[in-house]
Amino acid sequence: MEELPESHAWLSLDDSPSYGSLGQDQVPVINLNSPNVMKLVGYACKTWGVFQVTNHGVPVKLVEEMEGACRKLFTLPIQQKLQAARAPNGVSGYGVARISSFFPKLMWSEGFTIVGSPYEHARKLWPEGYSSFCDVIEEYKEEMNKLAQRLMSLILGSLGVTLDDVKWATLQGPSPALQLNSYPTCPDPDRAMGLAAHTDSTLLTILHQTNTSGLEAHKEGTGWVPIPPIRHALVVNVGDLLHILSNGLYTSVLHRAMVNRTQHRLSVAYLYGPPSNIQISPLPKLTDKVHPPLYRPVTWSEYLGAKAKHFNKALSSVRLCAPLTGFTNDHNGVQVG
Ligand SMILES: O=C(O)CCC(=O)C(=O)O
Ligand SMILES: [Fe+2]
Repeated sequence: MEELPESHAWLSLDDSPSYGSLGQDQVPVINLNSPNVMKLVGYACKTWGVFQVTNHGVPVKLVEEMEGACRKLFTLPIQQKLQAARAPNGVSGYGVARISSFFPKLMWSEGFTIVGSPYEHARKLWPEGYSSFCDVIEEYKEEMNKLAQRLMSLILGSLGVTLDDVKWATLQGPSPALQLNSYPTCPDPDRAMGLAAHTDSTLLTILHQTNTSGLEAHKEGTGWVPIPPIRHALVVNVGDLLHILSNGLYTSVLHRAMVNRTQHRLSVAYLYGPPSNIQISPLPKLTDKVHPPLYRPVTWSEYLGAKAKHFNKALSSVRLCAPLTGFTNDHNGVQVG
């Protein structure tokens, strides 16, 4: 394709993307073997809502296999990928970004969502050879779950809370989701959008990106800041449920993915949330008379329903009251798209 179709043109030619940071304000990179790792994680969650982790313990080979599986899927012919299309009211399968319905323009990307077993959809993509794909997915989810639990215990620790205070944090969650994203090369990347600005409806998201830039985080007072790929590092996003759990102390980060002219970019997001019967509400240890709970209790699926209806205003839809002190960022003022 030589020209960007109007259906995918988000910006006019003279709108230039705004980068707040000229290199000084960088998303933190945290070595998980650092002696003061808990403090570093807490600071990153509070000021950015996103950070990269190194020495995370997930085998490099497995991440490479996951990337290979993802590439194998997205380079299939479109007719074959459509065999595994997401059902109209379904969650799993191949299709456009699920947030597409909130925007007048189409995004320059395709996705594959896996909730529970990937078997049904993988079988449609590769009637004979689905098992190697399924095996990598299962192994990757297991490793991600271990890392997510480790990160949760660091994050809770940084809030002065122990795993004993939050019993569900060590339970096996419901089947967490994997979101595979593909951003093909684009003839006019300055006017296109790979994945529009959003926050994740998770506790945490752990993201692997291929060696191509595109991911950006929004920071209050700074603007959009690129998150450059770092070899063997993973990106960790604070999601909306962690924002609620921390009574607004930790920010769910607004992020987006941009595209480019020459390199096909891929990403794999592990979406981690609480067990399905658990109601998430501000941790009692973090609330008092001066800091009343800012949000009402919600389960993960209830919150996903609010997100599907209100998108970037979902947090305000479960908000109880305005903070008496301080500032809580729930992105109501940020223009998306
Ligand atoms: O592709 C990326 O870097 C971002 C993906 C993302 O934000 C998501 O899947 O929720
Ligand atoms: Fe995301």
